[in-house]
Amino acid sequence: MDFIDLQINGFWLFLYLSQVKTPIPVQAESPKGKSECYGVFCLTYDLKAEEETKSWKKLINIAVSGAAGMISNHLLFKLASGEVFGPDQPIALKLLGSERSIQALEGVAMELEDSLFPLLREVSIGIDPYEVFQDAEWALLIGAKPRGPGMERADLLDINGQIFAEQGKALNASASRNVKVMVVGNPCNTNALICMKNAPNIPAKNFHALTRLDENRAKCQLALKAGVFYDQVSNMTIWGNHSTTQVPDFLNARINGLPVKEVIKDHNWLEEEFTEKVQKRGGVLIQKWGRSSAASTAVSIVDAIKSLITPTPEGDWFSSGGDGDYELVKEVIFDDYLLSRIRKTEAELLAEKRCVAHLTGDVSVRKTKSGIAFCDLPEDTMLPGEM
Ligand SMILES: NC(=O)c1ccc[n+]([C@@H]2O[C@H](COP(=O)([O-])OP(=O)(O)OC[C@H]3O[C@@H](n4cnc5c(N)ncnc54)[C@H](O)[C@@H]3O)[C@@H](O)[C@H]2O)c1
Ligand SMILES: O=C(O)C[C@H](O)C(=O)O
Repeated sequence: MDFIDLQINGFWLFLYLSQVKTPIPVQAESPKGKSECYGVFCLTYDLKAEEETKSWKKLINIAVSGAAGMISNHLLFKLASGEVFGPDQPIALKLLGSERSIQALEGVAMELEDSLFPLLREVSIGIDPYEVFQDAEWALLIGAKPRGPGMERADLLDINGQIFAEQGKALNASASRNVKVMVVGNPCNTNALICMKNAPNIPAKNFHALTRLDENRAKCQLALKAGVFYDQVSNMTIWGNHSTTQVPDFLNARINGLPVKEVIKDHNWLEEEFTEKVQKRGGVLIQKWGRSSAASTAVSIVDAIKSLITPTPEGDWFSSGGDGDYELVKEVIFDDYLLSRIRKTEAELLAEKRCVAHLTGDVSVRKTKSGIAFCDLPEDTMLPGEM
């Protein structure tokens, strides 16, 4: 499905929704056996009883953690509208919050109720990942603790690492065997690794760290510099960590089908200004907004999911932090600049990996007396939001 198809689908979606009648509840269940279902979503419906829903696909379960947070506040409504999985795909949302956010989670469920989305068939809320991830076919792991004042990055890695170790175990125990996992909560690459290592029964290729926001940011900056619309920028890769060492690859990217360096002759701008702009975009945005990017992150999660479920346009590719075997692109080129930057971000990722060895079961790494892995992070390592 390409961009134009999506537009057409968007149009059909609008028409389609306008034709769907209120479905008939066949059984107004008490919430027994579904103790976490919410409000109107505790009613069950027979989709096949409605003429309009006969062509719908089988319901899919989508788990979202951090569901009461800023990113989810945009994402959930996109998922429920049909924008992500299509106008014939009914969905069940399984929302995971923290103990502190349970009230807010109810508020989110109320807003979903009031939005009257025809495709949204079930909403359940909870704080136990083992329950919430039951039969999940997608797990969008957004919830994480932000780095507080005076908190060392090693502490952040450990605190969030524990969340993702637990959620990995819960996915392993409860989710569909083919669940696709998208880790967004920072530091997302290392959290994805921890989650994957704690879920040995789920294929490693199903785990992704969200680098799509960086890819979108890089495309935007290249389009701006070249004076073209951003749909003309393709083959954009983000190498390495979602941090200020990330490498937006302008060597392999293309503008109007041509290598970027043939279109943008100012190579110094590419190596210095462009690269830094993308690396630090998240931090600059936080300074302006007073909070980290939420709407554009939600959009990039949608883009990342769509890229995984629809064929990539001929000749193009997309980038996702993961151990993917979807079909790795082979015709990538490297030069000294690109390799030296990739080595730096790789060193940072390997250092993060050593820091969380106690959470991934890696026994080869030195541990402190308290059992925490010895942490030797490079001094300048920072999330995009920490500059
Ligand atoms: N990878 C990326 O490109 C990218 C981009 C932007 C933000 N982020 C990261 O995404 C995360 C969420 O951002 P946000 O703006 O939505 O934050 P937020 O603070 O608005 O929301 C986070 C929510 O997660 C909840 N939470 C905390 N621990 C949890 C747990 N163990 N289980 C379930 N829920 C839990 C919190 O209660 C809160 O409601 C942050 O770590 C942020 O740094 C990543
Ligand atoms: O939350 C952050 O630290 C920033 C975020 O990862 C971003 O890139 O916008």
